[in-house]
Amino acid sequence: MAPHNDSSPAGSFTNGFNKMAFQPSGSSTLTVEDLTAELGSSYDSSSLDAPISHVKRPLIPGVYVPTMCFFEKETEDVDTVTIARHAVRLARAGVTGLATQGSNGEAVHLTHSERQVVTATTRKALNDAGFSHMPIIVGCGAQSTREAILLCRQAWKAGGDYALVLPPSYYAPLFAPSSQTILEFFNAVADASPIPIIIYNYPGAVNGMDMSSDIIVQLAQHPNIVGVKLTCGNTGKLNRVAAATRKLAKKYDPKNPDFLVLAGSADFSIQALAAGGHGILAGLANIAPKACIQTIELWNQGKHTEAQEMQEIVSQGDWTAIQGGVVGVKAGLEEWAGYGGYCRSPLPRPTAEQSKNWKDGFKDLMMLEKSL
Ligand SMILES: N[C@@H](CC=O)C(=O)O
Repeated sequence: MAPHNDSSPAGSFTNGFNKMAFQPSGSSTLTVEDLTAELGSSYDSSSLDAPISHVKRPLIPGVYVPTMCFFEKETEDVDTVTIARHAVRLARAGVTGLATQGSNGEAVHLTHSERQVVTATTRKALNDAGFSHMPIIVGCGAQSTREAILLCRQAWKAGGDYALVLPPSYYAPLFAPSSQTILEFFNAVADASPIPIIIYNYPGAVNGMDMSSDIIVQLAQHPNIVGVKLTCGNTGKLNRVAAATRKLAKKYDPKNPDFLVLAGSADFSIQALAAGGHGILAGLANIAPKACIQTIELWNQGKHTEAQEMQEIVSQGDWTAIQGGVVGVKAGLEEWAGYGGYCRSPLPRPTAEQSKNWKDGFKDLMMLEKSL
């Protein structure tokens, strides 16, 4: 792979309060050896021969999909062909952006090099299919400040536009979710990251740590922190963050807000919009992107009754996704779309009965999806 053709990421983003002026520290060059080091012969680097170009891809309101990661059924090697096809399928369905290595992307099962392969594969697939404008958010949460910064840099090198960062959680009993430690963690990562940060508040994934609206609003004032994904489902918090960050903006533009507030699950899409949010970053859109988009569009067009009816189907489908987690969503994708495969070990392969139950759980949603 040739080095990417933008040697300095500074100022490569457009969102935020004075965010254009922000100068992150550090960058270096990605080589094909970086990508293949941990993959050996299982990774065909020739598919990523094109240089990765860094252009401005604004973070605008809409539907963002934390994409699943796919693996070969026999070997559990990263399946780049399916990763690329899935990305293009979602783009063609009309989503606003993708997120690699979110919770649905099994980031915790991937080596650093594999993460870069997944992001670079997604970037290349989007570019090749005519979606070079579409931003890619990359999950970069880690237990140490140092590793989170490294992941942000690697994400940028692999073609990522934004970094989705969970708070560190292993030592959570030693500090509160709104403590100085968490504040310093996010500020340090944001100071050093070549790409802007989106805060990921998902208490279920981080030892129960639930960041308050106060700390999120405080962090939102960092020039390199440009959004939040609230999987906590707390629409009151979402409302407070949306209102405060709107007021902080020098000139609020609803089509290109300085700070993007996203529901972290599709089951509260219109609730989030009613509370001043800008869209969703939600795993259910892997399986039903059009239904997720249409629900939001109906609401934005003022068709609130129709939006509410569609939301009910989406919320019911999301209940299956929430209960089955990444195993259930993958099984649903396999049953309804004919691809998906299995998660990496030690996550279990579903039994025939589980697959049938999850297929049934997604039925109304998939009927809706296929009608759109
Ligand atoms: N329910 C969430 C899980 C992670 O945030 C989602 O839909 O993405």
